[in-house]
Amino acid sequence: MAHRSSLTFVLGGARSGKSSHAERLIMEQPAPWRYIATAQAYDEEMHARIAAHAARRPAGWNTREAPLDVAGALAATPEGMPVLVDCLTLWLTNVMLSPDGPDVETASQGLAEALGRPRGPWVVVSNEVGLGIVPDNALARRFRDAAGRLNQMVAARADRVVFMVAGLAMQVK
Ligand SMILES: Nc1nc2c(ncn2[C@@H]2O[C@H](COP(=O)(O)OP(=O)(O)OP(=O)(O)O)[C@@H](O)[C@H]2O)c(=O)[nH]1
Repeated sequence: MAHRSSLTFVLGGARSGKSSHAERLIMEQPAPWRYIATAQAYDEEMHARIAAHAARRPAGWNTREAPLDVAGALAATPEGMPVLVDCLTLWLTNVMLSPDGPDVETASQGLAEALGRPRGPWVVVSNEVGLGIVPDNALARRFRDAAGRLNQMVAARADRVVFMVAGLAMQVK
């Protein structure tokens, strides 16, 4: 990776290895590293997943949980600090399901702009969704479309884009 201020966008399907690839990219930089987590644990399985992630991260990471205000968490990060945001699609889910949340398009635009002004080596993870059949419920279709638009906005501003396939990284930008 290298470069002091740059945005690397890591995309992939579920269990494609994107989180660990993104962590490796950040750990090439000197610690401390900031982890901005968007996941919220609603059930036991998610609790276990999050705990496993936290246990896998070595000392040197400090975590901020930001289910909605990722832009705020980025703004609160010191200049030059390596930052990993994992992941945009869970953030989008949180925005879409939040009763008094902001309009999805406006929020996506705002976050893409914040990510487009990196103040250090920043890496952001997102899911590539929609490669399968068209979902039969309206919310899933809205989510799929919003995720595609958000991913395009972030990729346009990223210095590098990596697509993860079966644990392998393909550099697409
Ligand atoms: N709240 C919270 N969430 C975390 C923490 N560490 C990791 N996560 C979340 O865990 C999620 C990723 O976990 P997984 O579902 O196992 O990864 P995946 O994206 O399906 O699989 P890969 O493609 O292999 O990364 C991310 O959305 C993170 O936000 C933490 O300390 N706190």
